[in-house]
Amino acid sequence: MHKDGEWFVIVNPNAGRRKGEKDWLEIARLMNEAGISFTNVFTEHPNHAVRLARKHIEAGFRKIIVVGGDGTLNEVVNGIYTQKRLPPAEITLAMIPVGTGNDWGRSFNIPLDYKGAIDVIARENTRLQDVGKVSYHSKDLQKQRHFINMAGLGFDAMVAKRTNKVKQEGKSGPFSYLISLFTSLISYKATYARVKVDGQELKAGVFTMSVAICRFNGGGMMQAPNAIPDDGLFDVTVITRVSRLLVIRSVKKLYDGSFLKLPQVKTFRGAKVEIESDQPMYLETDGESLGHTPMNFEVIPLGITVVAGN
Ligand SMILES: Nc1ncnc2c1ncn2[C@@H]1O[C@H](COP(=O)(O)OP(=O)(O)OP(=O)(O)O)[C@@H](O)[C@H]1O
Repeated sequence: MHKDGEWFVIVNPNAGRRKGEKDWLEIARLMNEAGISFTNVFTEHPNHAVRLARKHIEAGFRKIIVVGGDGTLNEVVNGIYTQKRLPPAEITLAMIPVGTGNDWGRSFNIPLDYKGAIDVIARENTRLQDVGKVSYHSKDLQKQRHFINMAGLGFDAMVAKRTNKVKQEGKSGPFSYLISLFTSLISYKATYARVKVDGQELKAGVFTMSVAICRFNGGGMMQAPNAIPDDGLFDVTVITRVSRLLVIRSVKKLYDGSFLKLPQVKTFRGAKVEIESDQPMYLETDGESLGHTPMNFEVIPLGITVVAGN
């Protein structure tokens, strides 16, 4: 069965403090008005979007819209990368953001209002972007995950874990990430790590680090201000051992990217990243918490086709 012109829409009812569910009828109405032909399915549990994307691509769809946040987008990318019917870059991925963070969309000018996001989809202006692939450990097993925006380790992963817990309990708000950041600071300790990026090596106490395809995470923080989504390379930002006071004083600099000028911050660019650490360093990809070090990252250049704004 070929469904070349038709979009398959994956709706996460839980995204954006249940905005996915509350706003779906309005979104569907606007899509009909814009002349977009689609079939939709709601996710029923975490990771369901991986299977939904895989199954529907194997059934003939080649265009997917995510109505959700970055976590749902990540699941769909993993569905695209585990289906067997088409090369992943032949599938078109679009987003109507209802999430709380919406960090991927910031790099591609995806409007936050539904009509604006749907107009972007109707124009179907596509771009290829790189995809990240990480191998990590979880309960003595080696696992793999793809990502589209950014991976974070150490402090960043701890903050993501706390934020996700608050979201699951239905208590999240616009400042959830910032609140988790300050509460995590009380208990978090840096870990000695060996980081290799292509031929370059850093051995240091690492407070937090990110391996980035796009620029933003944490709801608008520019953790990789110079990342270019289609250059075939990761931008790696490492913040070495820092005092709690410096972290508090530098939060504003994370939003405008100027934290890169601090002497404790090291940056690298490369296609392969290897990380080992004395204590396990935890991982998040696109905001979803996963396992821990040792870890290897590799770029899949221009591995996915996305619909971008102007
Ligand atoms: N039916 C469901 N019920 C509960 N959780 C779900 C359901 N479907 C998906 N999820 C989970 O919801 C979580 C949050 O999704 P998502 O990240 O898309 O939204 P968000 O957290 O509001 O947005 P953002 O990541 O942009 O801040 C994901 O971990 C996903 O696995």
